[in-house]
Amino acid sequence: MPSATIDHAQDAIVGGHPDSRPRLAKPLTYAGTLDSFQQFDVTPVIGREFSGLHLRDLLKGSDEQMRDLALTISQRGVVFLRGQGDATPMEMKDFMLRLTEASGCPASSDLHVHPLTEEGSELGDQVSVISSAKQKKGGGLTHQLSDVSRFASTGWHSDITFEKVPSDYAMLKIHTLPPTGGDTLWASGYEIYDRLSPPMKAFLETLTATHDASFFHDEAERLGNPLRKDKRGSPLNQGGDLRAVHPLIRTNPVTGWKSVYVNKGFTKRINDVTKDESDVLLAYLFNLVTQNHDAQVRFKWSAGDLAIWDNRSTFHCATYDYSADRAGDRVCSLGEAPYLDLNSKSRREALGL
Ligand SMILES: O=C(O)CCC(=O)C(=O)O
Ligand SMILES: [Fe+2]
Repeated sequence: MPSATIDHAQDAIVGGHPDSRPRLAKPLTYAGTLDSFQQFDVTPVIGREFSGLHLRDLLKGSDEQMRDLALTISQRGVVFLRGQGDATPMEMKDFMLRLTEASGCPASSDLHVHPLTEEGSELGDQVSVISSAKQKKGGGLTHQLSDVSRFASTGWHSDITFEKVPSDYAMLKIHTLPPTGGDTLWASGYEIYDRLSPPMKAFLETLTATHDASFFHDEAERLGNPLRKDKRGSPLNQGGDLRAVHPLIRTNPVTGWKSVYVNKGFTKRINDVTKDESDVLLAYLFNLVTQNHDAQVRFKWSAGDLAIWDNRSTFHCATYDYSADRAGDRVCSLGEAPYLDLNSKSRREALGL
């Protein structure tokens, strides 16, 4: 597949696609509409938990409030809303459309339809059911049926980065839980970028990587449902080629901050370097995510809790340490085709840390 070396001399914006540009002229600024809600930062680097903030009220609220929430999610990486047991999958979809719209997604971006979603599925094409019953059938990112690593950290990923237009935000609500276990972890891509030395940052900014989910073809065959080749939320996400080339460092248009954009789940190759160089660099970058628990947050769910995260600047990993049922619903919106603005800043730089 074609790989595009980034030419620094050409332009400050590299990557992206003319049909999938963010509609924000500059990063969002916070208007203060969430200040009255109880909230705390779960770690210094990532995560904010709110209480008393309800999806249904947010849906009735102003666009300004929706923008403030989008900015908070994008800055903190992931936001947790406890006690959303009454939120329906339809409300989750409506909410995600409002959120992605408020944060300036391209007009061509809609909610994602996962390539493995069965046509005519109960909750509609745009809701993915996350369940331990499904997981027991094997497959997925942890490839339980094949002879691969059994490290719990094998599952670290960002959602659907194999799409030409991947996700900006995702929402997961867990409604069924084992008595203990089943926590989810998130890690900050901004912080991983900030852990690199200046020469390494500069080098990685010249590179692109190939993200590949071709293994979903085998999966579709094994599960007996045809792979979804129709439009998966963007005219650029169609057909059976589940591969995409993205800049290795991307700018989040909502915050204006740079993030490392390779993940253990889908990124197979750094382009234009040798395979050995690619393997070493990818292993190093994945290790930065899995070995630095001070760049991570671990969330212990109660039934009805909901998480919303920014897939452009975070990674996440489920924990399979339970045997009782665990299930929930996930909705994923599409943002812009990833790009790097060479003039954008790192999170620590922007916050003066
Ligand atoms: O089940 C979980 O904890 C996370 C599942 C996941 O990767 C997702 O919802 O995108
Ligand atoms: Fe995921």
